[in-house]
Amino acid sequence: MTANPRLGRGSLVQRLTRLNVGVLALTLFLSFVLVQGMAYYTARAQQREAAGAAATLLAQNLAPMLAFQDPRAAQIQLDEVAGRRADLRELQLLDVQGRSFAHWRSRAQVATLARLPGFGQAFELRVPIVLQNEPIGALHWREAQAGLEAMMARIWLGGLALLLLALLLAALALRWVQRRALAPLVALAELTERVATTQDYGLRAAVVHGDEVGRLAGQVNEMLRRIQVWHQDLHQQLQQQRQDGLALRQLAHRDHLTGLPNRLSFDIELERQVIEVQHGLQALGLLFIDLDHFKAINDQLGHAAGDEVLIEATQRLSSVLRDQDTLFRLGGDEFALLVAPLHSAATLEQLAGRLIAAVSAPLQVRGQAMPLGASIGGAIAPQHGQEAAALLRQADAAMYAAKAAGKNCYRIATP
Ligand SMILES: Nc1nc2c(ncn2[C@@H]2O[C@H](COP(=O)(O)OP(=O)(O)OP(=O)(O)O)[C@@H](O)[C@H]2O)c(=O)[nH]1
Repeated sequence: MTANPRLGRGSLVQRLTRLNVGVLALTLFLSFVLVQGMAYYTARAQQREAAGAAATLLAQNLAPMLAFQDPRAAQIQLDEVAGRRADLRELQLLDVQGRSFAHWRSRAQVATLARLPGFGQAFELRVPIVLQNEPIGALHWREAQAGLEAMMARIWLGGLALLLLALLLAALALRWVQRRALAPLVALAELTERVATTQDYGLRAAVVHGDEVGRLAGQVNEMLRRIQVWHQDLHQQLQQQRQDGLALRQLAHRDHLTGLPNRLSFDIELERQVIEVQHGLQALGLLFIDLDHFKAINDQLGHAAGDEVLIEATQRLSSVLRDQDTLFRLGGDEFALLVAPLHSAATLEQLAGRLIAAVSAPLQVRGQAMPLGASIGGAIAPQHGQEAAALLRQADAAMYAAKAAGKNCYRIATP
């Protein structure tokens, strides 16, 4: 792992730096080789030219000695020239028949460099010796390029060292330049990563310059702004839908006139409570409440007055409820009460008595005294049934028994 992930091996800065340094290295190396090659061939041509001129001069000087058959003087002349040219390897003066007249050969050790491949090269010259337009012999000249090769080797080594140093400095400079140049792009990449992980669409990129990266940052900001708006809209819509769903559920489960849980809620709750009874967790009491003489109110005072009485009856019934009692309006003038847990049958009977007393208290509807009462039928689970339907039947029958007994009273089902 690298200390700074932005400059890791896969980072754009690293890759661009490597690419630039590679191109730079190739360019510098090729230029270096080209310059070195040109310098080598120029120096070699100069050496050969100088050797040619020296050989011609020596041949002119040797002509009289050859003509007068003076090998000693010729040898002295060869030795003297050889002493002046370090790279000379062999000088040989030949007479017109090709016999050796004077000869000099270098005794210098072969240099280490000359043993390397491509090094140790030598060239040969043959200069005819002419006297009064008559060939009288020839000078054979063999010269090495040791000085030139040593100089080229030094230049190569020094040059390569300088090249490496230049490349190192260039790499550092390029890295710094690219870090600066790519900083907005790196910041942009970091921003998008942060948006992806935090889902914070309120984040914005800094637009430093008006170049391509600056324009890209501007576009990213615009996209983020739109996503933020969409996100907020979506959030609001979801919230609205959740509220609508809650309201709908409320509507579906509540009686709109009295605000009590309706028949649907009653069915669900009864099923739930009955299951607890079946598991032996509790006893359940059910009271079926039907108002007495309610139709007369409707008929005499109108439907709206009937509604008011239904609300009043709800309040009266609710006033005697305890925490474990839940009142439902089943429809019309029918109510139901679930008592869970139910501790005894006596409790259910007491509750039925209190409900009747509350409902049948004197009632004034629009200034007119109206009779109101309630007939209640009770059933207990598990004694009177362990299924919802059975329990309902029992309570219903008990309620009709109360009606039959003269109304405004309660009856509890018999097992
Ligand atoms: N105002 C009003 N009346 C309703 C509503 N729903 C049903 N009713 C009426 O309530 C009356 C109920 O009828 P019953 O229970 O037979 O009348 P009752 O006079 O109470 O008869 P008993 O139960 O025998 O005493 C009917 O006239 C229905 O039209 C309602 O939401 N509002």
